[in-house]
Amino acid sequence: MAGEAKQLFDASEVALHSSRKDCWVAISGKVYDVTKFLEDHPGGEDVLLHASASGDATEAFEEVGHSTSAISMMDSFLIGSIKGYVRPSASKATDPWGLDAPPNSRSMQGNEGPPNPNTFLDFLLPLFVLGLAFAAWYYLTFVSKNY
Ligand code: HEM
Repeated sequence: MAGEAKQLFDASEVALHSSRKDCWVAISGKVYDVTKFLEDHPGGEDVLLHASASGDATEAFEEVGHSTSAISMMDSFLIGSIKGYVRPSASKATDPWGLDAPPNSRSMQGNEGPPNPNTFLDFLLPLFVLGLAFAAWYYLTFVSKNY
């Protein structure tokens, strides 16, 4: 790929390059050939291989909260773009959990099932524990003292 002009790829094409010898990742509609970066990636090569196989690494990449220096490195791996990519941010504002997303949306492309089923639980569990702690505090402070 090196030296070639930037190309347009089908979304499904990226997941076909998810081995240690040939690894592409798709982030925000851009395609990066990270084969040579696998060993040097501070997050490890397995996460990149996983992100590559999932077809769209945008969410995984953003969840990590990469530094600006990481983001500026990306240009050197850029090989092209995804055909007809539409950034799904507009629908995210009204539908944060992506429940209304059509099956061909970004999160499902080349993917079996939703990308991270744990995200919602990860958010709900601490809230639940906090609520429980508050209820216990309320009971001990106000209710049990009345007897
Ligand atoms: C071209 C794409 C990528 C580049 C250039 C890149 C670069 C980097 C760099 C420089 C770091 C060090 C920390 C920082 O500066 O933010 C890092 C950490 C990390 N990256 Fe990436 N990364 C890429 C894609 C991905 C993808 C697709 C994932 C998928 C999950 C990922 C997961 C991680 C993780 C888990 C860490 C470790 C964070 C930590 O230990 O704090 N990266 N990456």
